[in-house]
Amino acid sequence: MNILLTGKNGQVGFELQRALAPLGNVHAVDSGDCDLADADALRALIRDVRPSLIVNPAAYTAVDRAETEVDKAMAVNARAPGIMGEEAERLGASVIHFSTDYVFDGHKPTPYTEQDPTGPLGVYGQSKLDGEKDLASATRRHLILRTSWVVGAHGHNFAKTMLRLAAERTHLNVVNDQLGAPTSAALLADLTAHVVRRLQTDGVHEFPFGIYHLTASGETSWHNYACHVVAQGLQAGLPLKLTPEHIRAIATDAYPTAARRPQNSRLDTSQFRATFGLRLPPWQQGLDHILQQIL
Ligand SMILES: NC(=O)C1=CN([C@@H]2O[C@H](COP(=O)(O)OP(=O)(O)OC[C@H]3O[C@@H](n4cnc5c(N)ncnc54)[C@H](OP(=O)(O)O)[C@@H]3O)[C@@H](O)[C@H]2O)C=CC1
Ligand SMILES: Cc1cn([C@H]2C[C@H](O)[C@@H](COP(=O)(O)OP(=O)(O)O[C@H]3O[C@@H](C)C(=O)[C@@H](O)[C@H]3O)O2)c(=O)[nH]c1=O
Ligand SMILES: [Mg+2]
Repeated sequence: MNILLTGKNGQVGFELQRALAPLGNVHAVDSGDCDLADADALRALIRDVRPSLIVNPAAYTAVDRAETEVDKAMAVNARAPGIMGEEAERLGASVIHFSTDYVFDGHKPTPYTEQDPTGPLGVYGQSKLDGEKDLASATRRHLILRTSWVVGAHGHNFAKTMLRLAAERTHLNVVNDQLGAPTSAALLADLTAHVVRRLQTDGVHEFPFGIYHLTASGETSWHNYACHVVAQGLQAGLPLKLTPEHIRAIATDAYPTAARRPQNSRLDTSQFRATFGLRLPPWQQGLDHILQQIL
């Protein structure tokens, strides 16, 4: 199987290089090889590689900056997935794409299912939602995996930000009224590989394409997540300037940001688990594995 993998140096893309390797001939690219905002370059790449599967973890992920870099966020997150869908349709190929909890407004009191109405609060969420829709309308052979709060050993994420700030400051304020599930990039990559294997055995006529919610199990707040990371850092002997007791739990209103975030980022993963027969480990398991690697 010829697989085209985008965003090979992103958190998820980096892990996918490893996880997809046994499943086919992986042609992995980064933004230097092809700027996804350049529609002609993207079409040319796909026509050149002629993949039977496109796996697209590349995205514009700077949530606050997207509020002012609207065109760029839209080109990468909304238009590129649509083009991938069109080209895949011509080739008879399939597309595995990643999306986000930020397509929801976060007002629902319980975890979001795939059937719930979307309502993004910012440009990033809107661009990701547009990408889902453009991909899905271009080809039936799409698998969209909506995940949340991605954390990996390779790349930028909230856990690394907390370790950096804890080495510099004696106090921190972190919001405790936004809930979600930190999800490890390695877990996402491994689950994607299982799904690709299923695609290979089912074939494109039988494979259950569509949108699925996919996160680690359990839930937490950004505040509790920060405390967990700092506690692990201290246990590993890092010279931090603060302990979890110095991380103050604050409300979202007390931490103004350019983009609004959903209060409820929890995703109901029962559809994925039932369809693919896979279990999703608790968020702490993936996070602690990463912390062991970086500490
Ligand atoms: N990070 C998170 O918390 C979450 C992420 N997601 C989604 O999961 C997926 C993977 O996210 P994650 O691995 O964290 O993302 P990262 O931000 O770690 O990586 C994104 C990758 O996309 C590439 N990219 C960005 N712009 C372009 C461009 N114009 N042309 C080509 N490549 C580009 C970047 O390449 P380069 O470095 O070369 O610029 C980078 O390697 C994305 O779809 C994201 O929306 C969903 C929920 C949470
Ligand atoms: C750095 C910092 C952040 N925060 C808050 C801001 C925000 O509400 C929350 C998380 O901040 P971040 O900016 O790191 O996270 P953010 O970039 O919003 O993370 C999101 O990224 C995109 C790509 C996704 O798809 C989402 O699932 C989600 O992971 O923590 C604090 O309260 N105190 C702090 O010191
Ligand atoms: Mg961020």
